[in-house]
Amino acid sequence: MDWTRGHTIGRGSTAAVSVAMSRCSGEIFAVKSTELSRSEFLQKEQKILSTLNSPYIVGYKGYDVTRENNKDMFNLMMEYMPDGTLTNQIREQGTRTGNEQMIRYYTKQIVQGLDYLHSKGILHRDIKGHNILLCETGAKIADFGCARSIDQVKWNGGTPMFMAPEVARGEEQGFAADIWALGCTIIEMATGASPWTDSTNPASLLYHIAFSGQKPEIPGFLSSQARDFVSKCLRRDPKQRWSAKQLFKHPFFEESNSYDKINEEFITSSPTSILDQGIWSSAEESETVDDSRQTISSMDSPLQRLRELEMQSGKPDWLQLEITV
Ligand SMILES: Nc1ncnc2c1ncn2[C@@H]1O[C@H](COP(=O)(O)OP(=O)(O)OP(=O)(O)O)[C@@H](O)[C@H]1O
Repeated sequence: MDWTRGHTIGRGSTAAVSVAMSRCSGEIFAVKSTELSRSEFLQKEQKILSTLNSPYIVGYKGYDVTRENNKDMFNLMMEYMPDGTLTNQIREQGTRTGNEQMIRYYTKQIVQGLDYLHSKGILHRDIKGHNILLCETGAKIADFGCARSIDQVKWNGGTPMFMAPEVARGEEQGFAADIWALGCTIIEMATGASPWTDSTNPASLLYHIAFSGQKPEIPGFLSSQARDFVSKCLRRDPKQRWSAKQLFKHPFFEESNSYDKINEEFITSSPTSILDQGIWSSAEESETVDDSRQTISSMDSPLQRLRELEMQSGKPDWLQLEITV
């Protein structure tokens, strides 16, 4: 596809994401790019995303390699999601007791996305508000940088704050770990805060998740059905946790959920047209990618690996830190 790069709309630890436009059709899409020589993670993401097709997963549009500013760039093209991340949406809207309708609406879509992924044997391994993107039809799961096929998971990965107890202990990482992370994400939606609020550093947080026997606190202001739903996600024993398929039938979703009502009330930040924003003027800007994500490919547990990371680079940004192999 012949396309033009627009301005940067997001930066992760491994790649920069820009808006882009097809020169032939004028179609707008998002492109996640990094230098070809450092594109191992992005290529893994591309391979997984290319096998997926669901209204609840960010759409795959192809990949290519371009030469920009004397560098070969690997580009993953995706559906453009104009309304940003769920985390940003929560921050913009603020939290309030009345937001359960929004929680139900987005949660239902994330559950459908997870059910689809799991039915294809794929673990996302990094479900959190930051990796749920929004558009006019609601929420879609994005960022497959940590995702793996169930038969290829050699070791555990993810973000400590959203990590299931069995993952923190370095045991199996199955579909149930995504469900735990979903429970944490619902708490994030309800409170606007992290699911674990009293931990001060990642190693003690992981230790706490792994061995304390505790769970994140489920907000008391949620309805009993919502609290029951979250409790089914946050069972410490992964075998007792409900699957995405079971959760989809939970009474929490029984109440009808009008998209128009939700959209009017909660999605207010969408630009009228991204072409109005003058984005194409910056198309020639060079994008420097924050490539500070550090990965350790040893067979250590997440806790051991975290200690290695801390020793190598001082304290990482542990709220967002991903541990990947
Ligand atoms: N398809 C998209 N449409 C619109 N914005 C996007 C899209 N994909 C990513 N973004 C933006 O770019 C940001 C970074 O993307 P992404 O999380 O996929 O990168 P990453 O390098 O894997 O980041 P992380 O370090 O969080 O894993 C997102 O938080 C979001 O703001």
